[in-house]
Amino acid sequence: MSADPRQPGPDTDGAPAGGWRLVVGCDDAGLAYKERLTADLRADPRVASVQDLGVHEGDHTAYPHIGLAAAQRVAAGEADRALLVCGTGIGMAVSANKVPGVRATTAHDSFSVERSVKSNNCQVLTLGQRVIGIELARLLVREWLGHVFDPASASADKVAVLDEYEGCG
Ligand SMILES: O=C[C@H](O)[C@H](O)COP(=O)(O)O
Repeated sequence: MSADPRQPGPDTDGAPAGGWRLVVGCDDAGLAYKERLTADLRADPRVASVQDLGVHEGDHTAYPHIGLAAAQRVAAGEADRALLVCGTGIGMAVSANKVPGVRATTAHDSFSVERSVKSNNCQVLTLGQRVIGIELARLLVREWLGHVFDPASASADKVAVLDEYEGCG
């Protein structure tokens, strides 16, 4: 194992050389999970930084404000990926997908999380606090960071259609 835990190695599959730069966010329906998952991410050696856009206790900002703000940071290249939590995950995904160049999805099983990256090059994962248990959410987020999109794969041309449509290609 390298002395620098952020260097690629057996436990850091897929992480960028400097570690993942992440944004997290939630609405009040996703607050408890966002807090737990953010703590996990901050303890993960594959993660370089976690920017928490809220909400925090007592803040009732609606999900579109947080979802859009997080996706804008990804689109601007300020973050590699975003993790967003609301009641179902759906509102956050719908919101983040409004930002050109961003591909967001709710995924509540391992296979879908993997394919959201490897097939669809999604930069944004959304979870529903009212849908899955916290331990499954934690597992999915751990796995999510291990998956990377292969631009030489057969999936790349399919994703490129979306970039061309949006003028981001
Ligand atoms: O997708 C929306 C989220 O689940 C949100 O947390 C709850 O939205 P609602 O209060 O409009 O049902």
